Amino acid sequence: MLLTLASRKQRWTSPFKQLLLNSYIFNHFYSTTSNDITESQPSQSTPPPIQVLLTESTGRGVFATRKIGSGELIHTAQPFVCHPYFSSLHTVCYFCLKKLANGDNSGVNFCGDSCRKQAMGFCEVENQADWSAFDTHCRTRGLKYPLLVRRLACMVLSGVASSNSLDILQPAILSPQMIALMEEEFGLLRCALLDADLTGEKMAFLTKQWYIGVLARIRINAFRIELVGGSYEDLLLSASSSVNAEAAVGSAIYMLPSFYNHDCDPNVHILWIENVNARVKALRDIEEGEELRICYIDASMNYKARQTLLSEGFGFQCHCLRCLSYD
Ligand SMILES: C[S@@+](CC[C@H](N)C(=O)[O-])C[C@H]1O[C@@H](n2cnc3c(N)ncnc32)[C@H](O)[C@@H]1O
Repeated sequence: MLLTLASRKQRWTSPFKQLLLNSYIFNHFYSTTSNDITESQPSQSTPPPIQVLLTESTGRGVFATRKIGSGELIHTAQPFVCHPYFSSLHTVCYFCLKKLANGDNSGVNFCGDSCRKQAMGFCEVENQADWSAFDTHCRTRGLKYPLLVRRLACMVLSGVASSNSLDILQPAILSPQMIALMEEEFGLLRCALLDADLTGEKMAFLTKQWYIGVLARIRINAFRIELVGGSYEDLLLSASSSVNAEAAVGSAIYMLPSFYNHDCDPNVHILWIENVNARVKALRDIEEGEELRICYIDASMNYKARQTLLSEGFGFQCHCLRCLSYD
């Protein structure tokens, strides 16, 4: 099976569907929690100054609905699904990826009761199964994204997410070799759940096609979470896209941030201060109607390295102004 974009793109073209898309995204995925962000937070009563529209050549994109000032916090976003990397499993909160002062090496940890409670649904399902074969498979191959699929599967089984939640996101085009590797992971995931007596109607969604479709979306839309720490005000003062982030602690999928297209000289940047909750900030003045773009990769790389990474990782050739001048 080869997942193609062409058929999906037809579903995105109607203006009516765009309107529905915006209201769907803003109603479901633009939010902050009460214990999340306290400083410089955009008003919760007004929607963020952006809308998702169809671009001429890069699918959907995010556009400013008014002038946005340099350094402005455009919106915040909570992940739909996230997971720590194996290397951070005992040092960050299993739910929000916040660094822990005292991690416990014998199991997963939470930064507080709120996170423990919110994780209860998927943890109850996860704890029923023996994940040693699945984990060994992923660890030895350095695979991170299957952990996100497993968490989503456990969220669906516990009733806190629907199996088609990620369908709205653009999928990667997969080669037969990639699909063959995914089939092996899928087998291990399904076996772990079946061996834990999770069977019947509620497991019906967990097909090979579901697994591959979710992973195809995760490949293009997952964010690598690097916590910068420090104060948000300090970061706002520097309108720079390069911040001193510590090593990545995990990965996450967001809805609204997934609609931002790429530019090697971006006007918008996404930051993580103390946990997986993201802040989207303007790097310079942005005019009404201008497209907001982030940089998917390390912007300090040279032209050739950027093109290779974008082509192999995201499946496109970058024609941004910086690339057009071979900078
Ligand atoms: C995270 S999605 C961005 C939103 C996407 N345009 C959509 O309609 O859902 C990433 C995908 O968008 C497209 N894209 C993003 N930036 C692009 C660019 N500068 N040039 C060409 N395609 C781009 C590529 O297909 C890429 O794999």
